[in-house]
Amino acid sequence: MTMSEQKITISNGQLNVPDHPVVPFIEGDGTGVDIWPAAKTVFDAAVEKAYNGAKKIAWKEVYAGEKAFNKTGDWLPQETLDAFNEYLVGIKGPLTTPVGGGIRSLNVALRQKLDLYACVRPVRWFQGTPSPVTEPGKTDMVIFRENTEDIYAGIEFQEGTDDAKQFASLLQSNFPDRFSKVRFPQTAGYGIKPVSEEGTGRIVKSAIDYAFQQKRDSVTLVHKGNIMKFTEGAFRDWGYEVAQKQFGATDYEGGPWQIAEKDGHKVIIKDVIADAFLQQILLRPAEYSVIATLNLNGDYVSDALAAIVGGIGIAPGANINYVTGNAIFEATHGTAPKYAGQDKVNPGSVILSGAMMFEYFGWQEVADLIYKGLESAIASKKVTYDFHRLMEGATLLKCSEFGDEIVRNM
Ligand SMILES: NC(=O)C1=CN([C@@H]2O[C@H](COP(=O)(O)OP(=O)(O)OC[C@H]3O[C@@H](n4cnc5c(N)ncnc54)[C@H](OP(=O)(O)O)[C@@H]3O)[C@@H](O)[C@H]2O)C=CC1
Ligand SMILES: O=C(O)CCC(=O)C(=O)O
Ligand SMILES: [Mg+2]
Repeated sequence: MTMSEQKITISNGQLNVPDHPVVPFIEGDGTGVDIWPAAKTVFDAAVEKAYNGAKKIAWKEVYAGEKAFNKTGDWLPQETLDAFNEYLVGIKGPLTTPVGGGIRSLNVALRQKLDLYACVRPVRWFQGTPSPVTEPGKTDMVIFRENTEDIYAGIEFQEGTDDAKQFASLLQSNFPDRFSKVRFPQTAGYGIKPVSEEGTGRIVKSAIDYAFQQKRDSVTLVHKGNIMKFTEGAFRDWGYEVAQKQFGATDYEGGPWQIAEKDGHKVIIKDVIADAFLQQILLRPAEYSVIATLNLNGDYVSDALAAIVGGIGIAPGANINYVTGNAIFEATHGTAPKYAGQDKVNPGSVILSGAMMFEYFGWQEVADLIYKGLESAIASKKVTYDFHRLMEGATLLKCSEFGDEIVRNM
């Protein structure tokens, strides 16, 4: 770290961002090699344009995934976790998770190890973006996905192993009635879904805080509580309790919906069952604004909503702990391996994740330049393959060229 490069810190809940903050980044597997350089070009150009050299990011590469494994033999080196702790805020490209066996998700591990409990994914439509629905502008939601619990905790027992047998016999001897409901106990794999009052409380609080800060009119708790009563159902009940106890909410139209008011702004807290929600986001999206939901629902809902406003090529996100200030910004999509190294995919998701990071810093000017550049590039129909295949008369750009086009339009 040179003299002028400094660490981001937090005091009394307030982030202190110096003019030359050190920001750790993970390039990412697969298309990470394409989207990260394009995004970095946009970030540096936007900061330079906004502050004329008075502010500048000191990027610090840290390793995870294949690049880390090839260098160190470790998929997620302790050094990387230490850097995110030390410098507080970072950004990452996607990391591969094999299906069925092999390593568990490094993306999930980063969120859990750093306790980045809020996965925040805004979903809005940019003018001119191709969409499968007739009025994509009606979709304007921000997902608050619980990021540390649920089936994602990774407590699983593989079919046929001694562990699975031991777990099944533990269930059988302690909870015979419930065990008798397992249809094929000898050939089943088992998974555990922890959902706590604390975990629910902090994500729902973050969502309601956000709704008040951003003058949003509702927070919807999305759950499957009719079937999973003591996990997803409890999420709904604890969510309403948070609204009542922490925000002074009262029954709305006889309950269970709640209404809270602060400084003259009203927020309705409501709930919907997850399957019904997935049809309503297509039919009545304008009725939803801030969404608070569990980990797995949030994963599904993120990609479904992203598709409505143009696809996961422009779906940004952040993983945040609002208490420690720790945050890692990342795209909603994955490594898209079939396109890796082709300079082809849309770098928009990681670029917009960066814009969210600059907003988190309080560098709104930088974020605004990025939004302007991206919107103008799309409006002039100079786009990557994902938009190009859905747009009439568009010019096809490579990943890097789309980044350059954003810079030209800032
Ligand atoms: N946070 C993370 O790091 C995440 C990691 N993953 C991991 O990524 C790997 C691949 O997962 P997969 O299920 O294929 O999902 P991906 O999100 O990687 O890709 C699915 C499809 O989405 C489209 N897509 C993805 N990225 C872009 C982009 N930048 N621009 C335009 N379109 C894009 C492509 O659609 P099309 O084929 O139509 O062109 C692609 O085939 C897995 O190992 C998974 O675990 C997944 C999600 C998040
Ligand atoms: O970690 C992974 O590989 C997938 C995670 C994911 O799909 C997500 O966070 O949206
Ligand atoms: Mg996902």
